[in-house]
This record gives sequence, structure tokens and C-alpha cells, in this order.
Amino acid sequence: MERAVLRILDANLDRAREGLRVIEEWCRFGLERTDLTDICKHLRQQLGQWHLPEIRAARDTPGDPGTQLTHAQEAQREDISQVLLANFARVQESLRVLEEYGKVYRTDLAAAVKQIRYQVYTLESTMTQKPQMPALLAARLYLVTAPVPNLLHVVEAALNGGLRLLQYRDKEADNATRYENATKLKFLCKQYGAVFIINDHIDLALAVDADGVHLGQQDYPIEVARRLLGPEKIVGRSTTNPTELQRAIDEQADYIGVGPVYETPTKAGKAAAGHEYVAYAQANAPMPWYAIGGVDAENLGDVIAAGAARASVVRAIMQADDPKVMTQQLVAQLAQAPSG
Ligand SMILES: Cc1ncc(COP(=O)(O)OP(=O)(O)O)c(N)n1
Ligand SMILES: Cc1nc(C(=O)O)sc1CCOP(=O)(O)O
Ligand SMILES: [Mg+2]
Repeated sequence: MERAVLRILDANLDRAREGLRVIEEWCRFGLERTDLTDICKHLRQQLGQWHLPEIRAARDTPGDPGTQLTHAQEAQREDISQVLLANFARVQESLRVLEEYGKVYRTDLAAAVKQIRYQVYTLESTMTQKPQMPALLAARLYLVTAPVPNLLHVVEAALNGGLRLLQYRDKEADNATRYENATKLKFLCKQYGAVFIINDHIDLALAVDADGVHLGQQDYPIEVARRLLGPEKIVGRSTTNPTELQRAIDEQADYIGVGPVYETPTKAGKAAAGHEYVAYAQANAPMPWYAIGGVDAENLGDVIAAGAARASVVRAIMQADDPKVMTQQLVAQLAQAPSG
């Protein structure tokens, strides 16, 4: 292996880990967020495992022309956010270098670094751009509404049962009705500290200042939602197979739906993606993801066993005799799932 490639890998493994350490210290002492601190530590340790002896042995600091390079703006930072942004950029540059030269050295290194790079994007979104991402990350259960007569009553019962992530979805109503419902649902969600997402309609998400929008494969490109809603809003994408998952990764979706796990009348005519796609998502999705489609209290255990740590439901709660109790059951089951 070219010694120069080993030196490049060595320098960028160091650079990425140093940048993550700078970020980690703010998570620990500034934000006092052990969850974010642990994410940084885990990413550093993952990179450390790839700092193989032959890579370290290639180090030649005295002969490295780059050690003398400094830029004026590196001498001073305006504030903490500039420290974080500069070090996120430093980490992502280094990871991109590791991914590209890793393709020459060992493709498993390149693949591992790609996964780490997307986890760093999610961490950056959480820390610097999207105020509601920590709340989404903390929510394992995601209720997607269906048009029912007692919509607000069912949603408030679910919120009382511990729901903290809601999506307003209504394919039948006119815009005036959707606007009225969305306004009331957002008010409810904010009373309970829940994340509020709009299905399909970016204009409605904008109109009620929702926390984000969920887009399916036949909906607008994520880039359009980002341009209209701004970078601080959450954009989710539906996926049914590895190709759609890769496209969601490339579009940097903040989270994805994975389904339909089972065929469902709520989305009639869509073939089940099955447990196989749940397992594929568990192994390959770098962003938060929610198993959806026919999920209920009876089969949730199987869906978790297939690899899901988060789930999204419609009928299980919207048609439950007691939506609060049903929500409590689903939340409790998901709390037992391995972290995801
Ligand atoms: C969490 C979540 N996953 C998938 C969907 C499906 O959205 P979409 O593909 O837009 O299909 P419709 O909901 O529009 O029928 C979702 N809404 N939420
Ligand atoms: C809205 C939606 N999206 C799906 C997808 O696979 O993208 S499945 C689905 C409906 C889920 O409803 P229920 O929980 O009642 O089965
Ligand atoms: Mg849609």
C-alpha cells in the first residue's frame, strides 16, 4: 500500500477524532447532555478502531508540510457556535478524505466511515440547526393521524399516554379544514412538548409553523422543503426498499419511515416490505427511522425483534378503544427495544 495513502489516513483519523473531542467537550460541559456526549465518544471510539498499526507506523510529522499551514480565521473564534461549526466542518472534511482514500486502502473502512459521516450530520443538525431534533430522537413512538370525528380527543389522549411525536395526515379534507385541524393539533402538541409534523403539505407546515414535514416518494423533493421551510425544520421521507433508503441518505433526510412492514388498509395497494426491509434499515440507515405499516401492540414485539427501535402507527391508536392506554402500551414496549 502506498505509504502516502497510509499517511493521509493517519492524519485524517487524528484530525476527525480531535474535532469530535472538541465537540464532545461542549456537549459534556456546555450543554450537559450525556446523550450527545456519548454519541461523540462512540464515534471517536469507532474511528479509533480503524487507526491500525500500519497506519500509525506511516506517521512522519517532521516531514509533513501541512503542519505549518494555519489560516487567519483559525487564530480566533467569535463564539461557541463558531467553534462547533468549524470543528463539525473539520470532522466532515476528514471523514470525506478517509472515505475516498479508504476506497483504495480497504473498502470496509470506507463503508464504516460513510456511516459515521451521516451520524455526524445528524449530530450537527441536532446541535446547531434543528431545535426539535433532540425531541424527535427521544420519541420512539410516532402517531400518524387518520381523519376521525374525535380527532383532537384521540390525539390528546395519546399525548396523555406519553406520545411525543405526531404527524397530521388527512388525504380527504379541504385546505380550510386541514389548516384548522393543524392549528389545533399544533397547539395541543406544544402544550405537551411534542414534535408536530405535517404530512405531504409543505405550505401547511409553513402556515402553522410546524416542526417539519413528512414527504413520500411521490411528494416534493427534500431540497424544496428545505428551501421553503428553512434548515431548522425537520424533513422526513418514506422509504420502502434499499434504493429509496439510499436516495433518502443522499438527500440527507432527517428521519425516514420504513415500511409498510405489513399490508395495511390505511395505505391500500402498497405491498408489504416485510421484516426483511426492517432488518436492512437497522443495518444501513444512519438516521432515525420508524417502522410503519400494520404495526400494533400484538406484532410490535416481532417488529422490534426484526430490528426496529422506533415505530409509527395509525389505526393502533386512532381506532383504539382507549387511545391513552394503547399509547402507554406501545411506549412501554418500545422502551424495551435496543437503542436505535
Ligand atoms: C413516518 C411515516 N412514514 C411513512 C409515511 C407515508 O408517507 P407517504 O409516503 O407520503 O404516504 P402518505 O402518507 O402520503 O400516504 C408517513 N406518512 N409517515
Ligand atoms: C401512512 C403510512 N405510510 C406507510 C408506508 O409504508 O410508507 S404505511 C402507512 C399507514 C400505516 O397505518 P396503520 O398503522 O393503520 O397500518
Ligand atoms: Mg405523502
